[in-house]
Amino acid sequence: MHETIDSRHMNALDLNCEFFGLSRLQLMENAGKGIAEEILSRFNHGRVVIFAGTGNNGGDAFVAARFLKGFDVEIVLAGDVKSELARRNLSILEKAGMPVSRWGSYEFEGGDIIIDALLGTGFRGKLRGPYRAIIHKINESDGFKVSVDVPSGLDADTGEYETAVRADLTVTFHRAKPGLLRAGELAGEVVVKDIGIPELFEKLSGPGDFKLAYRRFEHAHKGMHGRVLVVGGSPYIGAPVLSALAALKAGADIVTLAVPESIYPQAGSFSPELIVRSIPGDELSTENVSEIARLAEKHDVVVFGMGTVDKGDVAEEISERVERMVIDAGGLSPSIHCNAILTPHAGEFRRVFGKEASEVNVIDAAEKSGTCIILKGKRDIISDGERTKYNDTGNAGMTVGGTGDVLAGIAGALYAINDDAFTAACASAFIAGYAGDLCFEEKGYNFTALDVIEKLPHAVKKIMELK
Ligand SMILES: NC(=O)C1=CN([C@@H]2O[C@H](COP(=O)(O)OP(=O)(O)OC[C@H]3O[C@@H](n4cnc5c(N)ncnc54)[C@H](O)[C@@H]3O)[C@@H](O)[C@H]2O)[C@@H](O)CC1
Ligand SMILES: [K+]
Repeated sequence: MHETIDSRHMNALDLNCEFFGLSRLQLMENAGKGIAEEILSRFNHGRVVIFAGTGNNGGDAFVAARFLKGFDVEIVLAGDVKSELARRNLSILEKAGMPVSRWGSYEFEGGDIIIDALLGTGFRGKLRGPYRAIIHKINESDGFKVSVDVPSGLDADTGEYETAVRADLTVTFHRAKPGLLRAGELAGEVVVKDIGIPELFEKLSGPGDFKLAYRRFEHAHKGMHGRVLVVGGSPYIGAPVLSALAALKAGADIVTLAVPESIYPQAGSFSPELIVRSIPGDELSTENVSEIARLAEKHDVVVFGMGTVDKGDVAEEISERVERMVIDAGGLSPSIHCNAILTPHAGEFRRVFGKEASEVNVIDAAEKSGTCIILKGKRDIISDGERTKYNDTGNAGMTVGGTGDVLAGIAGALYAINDDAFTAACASAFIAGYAGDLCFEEKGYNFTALDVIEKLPHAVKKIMELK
């Protein structure tokens, strides 16, 4: 059975590749060469007709055309090519004198090999324009039909289709698409081509992971972008305040900060943007759990523990009463009963789980505790026991106090709008480090946790603008 990747995760991976320096143009080149290799291993001459759509699926076939030496190749376009990368490859073919025509003014007389590069993973909804007619023509002809990535008309994720190319061979890239496995005979023989994405890239968090987790609704009402309750403090005051501010700047609509009454006056005076609640007592205790659980009802997630010492028992009890938590610092505990993201650094990991902070131990601890763990370090390790990723953003300036509190707040904001803790955790680690990298660009190593918080909106904007 093929391992699969759906179109959202493929797009995320492709954005990450670009971020790590492996350009889409390189991936397209490898994809196109891969198609040609499969054809060359089966045929050595003949007439090839390429039917190309307007996106990158067509672009892959334009590359393939350059490698089909000894064949008569002609290209038929379904419409104006919109993808810049595909246009670039098409103009090379024009320059090289290959015949290019437009569907509508083209008389299809069949071919020995037909390359179906009309629609790939970008196909959505019902077929529009000339596609249905072209697909019927392809299916009526006798040539050997090669579909690029997926048979055009087939939904790459669900495998559903009304009208789709009946392929003899489908050449797909990096991994099979889930729809191919559900398409049965429609896809013909399925060959997965390596397009040169290093294995590590699949495990590294990048902008694609952030885009999977972050969302803004156009017609939003207050609260839709997340309601976060931050509970912490005493003896330390600044830590929970940093988490709360970070949650706001990471996009949460509503952030409530709850602290023991002993530090309430100071915590409350930090920022007019925060709603601050006072909890009875000098320090958080299990006696506060009912009140915290009651406050939590109006929030999507509780971020707990920053600025506290040895409050694992309080975290445990809260976790019996709420659905989602992010737990840091003094709140960390191995027995948490709700869905949670734990954010220890190496020392905290050793203290809480009694083991060295290594990748296998993080995976094991996540699995046994049923939580998602972000082990903070030069390379963050993120695992929910089943999936594991790394994050390399961030720099030596982030060793300054408070950046851990910032991460916890960001994780709260992103976990508030994502059901999947792992998706939220990978995105949080990435954007926290990326904001730190923007600080470094501007100020060198001597920046503070507040600087990182200030940079968060810019970091989010820059990443969301990446295409
Ligand atoms: N994501 C990646 O990492 C890679 C993608 N590659 C190729 O890129 C393809 C995806 O490219 P794109 O995202 O440009 O998408 P496609 O090329 O699959 O299709 C997008 C085009 O089709 C049009 N379209 C979408 N739905 C339609 C409908 N119902 N009726 C009519 N037209 C419709 C869109 O307006 C757009 O112009 C993949 O299938 C693969 O072939 C490869 O180059 C290798 C790397
Ligand atoms: K296709």
